[in-house]
Amino acid sequence: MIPVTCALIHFGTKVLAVQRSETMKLPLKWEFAGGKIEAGESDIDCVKREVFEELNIHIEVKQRLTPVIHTYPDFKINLIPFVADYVSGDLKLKEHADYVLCEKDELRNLDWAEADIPIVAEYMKY
Ligand SMILES: Nc1nc2c([nH]c(=O)n2[C@H]2C[C@H](O)[C@@H](COP(=O)(O)OP(=O)(O)OP(=O)(O)O)O2)c(=O)[nH]1
Repeated sequence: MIPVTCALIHFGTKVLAVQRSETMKLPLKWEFAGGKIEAGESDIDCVKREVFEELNIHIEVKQRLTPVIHTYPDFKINLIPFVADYVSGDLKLKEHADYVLCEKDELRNLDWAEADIPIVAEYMKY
């Protein structure tokens, strides 16, 4: 099982979702920025590092939501979500096809990676 972190990043009242590119696994699906935990790395250090690598921004992690274990046809992940605040930096997409800043009730309209669906549901009640 692959441990993966992701961040629900607040920009004021909005939250950031990013779209995977055509060449990534799960092409064009929407997700929260993040990625695989490296050996010896904490989950919080991982999410901050991945967000900076993918988006060129710094975040402050506020809260951990409920992890989701999801089995895709060819791999299985433990997806660990964090709510975070944007702190600094100009947002630049380094790997993703697109991004959107959504109000909470707009999140349900995106075509999410399957593992994210329970996270979106929990966040709607947050
Ligand atoms: N970062 C992130 N990954 C997610 C989310 N939901 C979800 O199913 N995933 C999956 C997609 C990837 O297979 C894996 C995350 O690893 P990654 O971001 O390093 O994946 P990648 O495709 O860039 O790299 P790779 O598997 O090709 O090595 O978890 C999410 O919300 N955020």
